[in-house]
Amino acid sequence: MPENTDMAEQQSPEKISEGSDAGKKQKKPKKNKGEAWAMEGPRDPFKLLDALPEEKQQEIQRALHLFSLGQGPPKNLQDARKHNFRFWNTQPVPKLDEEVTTHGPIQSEKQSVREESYSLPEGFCWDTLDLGNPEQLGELCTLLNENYTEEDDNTLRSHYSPEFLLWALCPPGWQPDWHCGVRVNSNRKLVGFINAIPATVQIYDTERKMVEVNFLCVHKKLRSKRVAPVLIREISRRIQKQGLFQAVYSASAVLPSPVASCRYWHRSLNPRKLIELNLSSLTRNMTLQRTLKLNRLPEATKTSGLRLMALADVPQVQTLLTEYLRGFQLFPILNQEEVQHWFLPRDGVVDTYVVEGTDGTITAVMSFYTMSSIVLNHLVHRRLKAAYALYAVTTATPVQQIMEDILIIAKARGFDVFTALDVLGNKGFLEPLRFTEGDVCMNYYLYNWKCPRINPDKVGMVLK
Ligand SMILES: CCCCCCCCCCCCCC(=O)SCCNC(=O)CCNC(=O)[C@H](O)C(C)(C)COP(=O)(O)OP(=O)(O)OC[C@H]1O[C@@H](n2cnc3c(N)ncnc32)[C@H](O)[C@@H]1OP(=O)(O)O
Repeated sequence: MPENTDMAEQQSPEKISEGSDAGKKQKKPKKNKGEAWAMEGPRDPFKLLDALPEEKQQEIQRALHLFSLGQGPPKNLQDARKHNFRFWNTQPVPKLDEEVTTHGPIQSEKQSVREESYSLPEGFCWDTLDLGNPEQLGELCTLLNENYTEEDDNTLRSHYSPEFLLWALCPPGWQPDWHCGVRVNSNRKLVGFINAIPATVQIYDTERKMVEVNFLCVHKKLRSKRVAPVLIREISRRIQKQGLFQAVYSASAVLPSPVASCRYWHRSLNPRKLIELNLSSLTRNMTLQRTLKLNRLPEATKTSGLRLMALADVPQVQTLLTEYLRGFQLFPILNQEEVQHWFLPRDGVVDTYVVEGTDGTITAVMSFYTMSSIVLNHLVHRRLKAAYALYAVTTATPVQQIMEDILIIAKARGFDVFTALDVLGNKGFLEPLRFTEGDVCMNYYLYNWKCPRINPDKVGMVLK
C-alpha cells in the first residue's frame, strides 16, 4: 500500500480519540475516554440491569439497542450510496456502482510496505494473540461473545467456543502475526481484534494466493472511534509484509464494493422453539400444528452409504471438491492438508458426511459447521444451536435427497435450525426442502482486485 494513501486516513492518536466526543468540551483533556472506562473495569450493562424487574430490563435493553442501531455502516445499497466512506474511499477497492469489466489488481503490488505498526489511540496497544495459550484464547472468546454478533432485536448472542476459534483461525499455514489484537495499556484488557488466514482462491481464470479476513471486532464501548480502519490497515500491512496483496472477506454491511451479494436461507428443525423465540413467525392461515406438520422430516435417512467422514476419505473428498468447484467463478483451491483441517469432523465445530458406494468410492460430501447462540431475555430457552452449510457435492445421489438426510441427522443431533447461503448449487435444494429466505445479506468482497460481479449461484466459496 503506498504511504501517501495510508496517510490520507491515518489519523493522529488525538484525532482518533476525538471521534466520539466531537464538539464536547472536556475539562481534563489528558484522560482518554476509552482508557477511563477501561480503568474502572467493564461496566456490563446486562449486570447493571439485573436488579430491575424483568419487564423493565427488556424495555431498557430494547431502547439501548435501538439507540445503537443507527450508528453502524450501511446495510443496504440505497444507504450506502448516501454514505461518505471516509476510510473505504482511500482503499484499493472498486467504487460503489462502478461497472467493472476488467480483471486484475487495482493497486501496484510492487510498493514498499511500511515497517512500523499504525498508531492506535492513546492508552491502547497492539498485541499479537497466542491462541495456543488457553488464557489468551479465552480472552478472545470473551471479546467475540460479548461484542461480535447480536441480532438486531437483541434476542441472541453468538457463542464462540475455544475449539471453534482454533478451527477457524489456525488452518494450515496460519501466521501468528495475523491474530492481531488491541489491548488497553493500563489493564491489558482485549478490546479489538482482526484476523487473516492464508487461502488460495480462484477468481474467474486467475488463481491467487491471498488471505481471508474475518473476526474484525471492536469492543462495544470503543465503537465509532475509527479503531476499525486502524485494525484493517494494520492487518493489511502485516499481510503485505508476507508478500500477499489480495484478500477475500464478507460482511452484512454494504461497503465499496461487493463482488457478490448473497442471502441466507433458514430451515426450521425445531419450529416450536423458533416461534417461541420469535425467530420465525406463523404465516397467514397457519396454525402452530400445521407449521409443525409442514416442517416434519422423515424419521430415517434414505441414502445408503451415508456416514461421517474419516481421515482416510481426505484424498477422495479433495478430488470430488476440486472438480466440483471448478464450475464456479470464485472458489477456494484446497490441498489435502486443508481439506483435512476444514472438513474432518470436530465435535461441536464441524461435521462432514460422505456417501460411500459399494466399491468404496466416495460419491458425495456434505459439510456444515456449528454456531451456538445464547438466548437473551427468555424465560424458557437458553441456547440456540444452528448448523451452517459449507459445501455439498454429489455425483450420484440427487443433492435434495442428501440434504434431506443431513437435515434429519442435524435435527436428531439437537440443531434447531439449518442455515445455508444461496451460493454453490444450493438453490437446487433450498425451496424444495422448505428453507425460507432470511433478511440478512452476505456481501462478498475482494481487496485490491477488480472483476465483474458474480451471481450467488456462481460463488463457490463459504466464509466462516
Ligand atoms: C492485502 C491484505 C488486505 C487485508 C485487508 C482486507 C480488508 C478487510 C476488511 C475487513 C473485513 C472484516 C470482515 C468481518 O469480520 S465482518 C464482521 C464485522 N464485525 C462485526 O460486525 C462485529 C460487531 N461490530 C464491530 O465490532 C464494529 O462495529 C466494527 C469493528 C465492525 C466496526 O467498528 P466501529 O463500528 O467502531 O466503526 P469505526 O468507527 O471503528 O470504523 C468505521 C469504519 O469502518 C467501516 N466498517 C464498519 N464495519 C465494517 C466491516 N464489517 N467491514 C469493513 N469495514 C467496516 C465503516 O464503513 C467505516 O468506514 P467508512 O464508512 O468511513 O469508510
